[in-house]
Amino acid sequence: MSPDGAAASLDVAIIAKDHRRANGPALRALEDLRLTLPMGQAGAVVGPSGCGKTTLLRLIAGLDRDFTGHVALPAHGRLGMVFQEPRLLPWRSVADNIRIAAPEAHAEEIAALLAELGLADHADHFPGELSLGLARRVALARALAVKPDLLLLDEPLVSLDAPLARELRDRIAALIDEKRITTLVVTHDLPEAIALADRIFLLSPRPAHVVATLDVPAPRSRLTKDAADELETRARAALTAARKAVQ
Ligand SMILES: Nc1ncnc2c1ncn2[C@@H]1O[C@H](COP(=O)(O)OP(=O)(O)OP(=O)(O)O)[C@@H](O)[C@H]1O
Repeated sequence: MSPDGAAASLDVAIIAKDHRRANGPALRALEDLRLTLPMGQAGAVVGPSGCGKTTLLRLIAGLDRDFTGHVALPAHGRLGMVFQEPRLLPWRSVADNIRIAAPEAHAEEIAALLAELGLADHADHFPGELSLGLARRVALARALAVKPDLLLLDEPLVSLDAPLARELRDRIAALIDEKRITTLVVTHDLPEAIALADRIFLLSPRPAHVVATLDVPAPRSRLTKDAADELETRARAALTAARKAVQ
């Protein structure tokens, strides 16, 4: 089924998603998975490895329409997506990669985005000259340049070393807060989810469904360490209970 049109929130109700395989029976990735994210909020999807997080993002993005259920995108449904691999055009400069993806964006807007993401000195560089961390930022700038109604981020900090991951996490949090873009980020890392999201969706092992939804007390940027620790403890308990339930 295809994603439906405009709504005041991201509404997802996946009845079932099976991956068909050449050899052997189909593999059920998602079952009865429901989540709602109000417009302008940031949500994080957290779940065990292989539970179906990327599958879920691909359904929401409309990249895979082979499922039963329904997805309603916020506002006009314009999407920005950042994959785990930055997927930049290697023969184009950083600035061109963004211009090609967002031909309607003004030069000043692109320059401002590059500056906000600490990329001002890299506009004329080519993807092969960038570290993974810089390439991720370019992919993020490219996704933001289209002025998305929904920003989807698949493990934006994975494979970055800790200081770089923290820096990019803080930049993403600042951009989400400033632009109030409805954002859904997939991560396996609870502290990352707590730092980025207003609402956290905890998934069961495969076939994934939402076992608990936690709201991060607002404003997220002023969350005390104690409050963050308490949320993390609750989330870990819910994830452990979900794992034990299928053992
Ligand atoms: N195209 C496909 N064909 C067959 N099986 C698939 C396909 N894509 C994913 N799967 C399987 O579906 C399950 C969910 O995969 P998915 O990548 O969505 O999980 P994930 O939670 O994002 O994993 P990770 O945490 O490792 O990134 C896995 O068992 C995976 O092997």
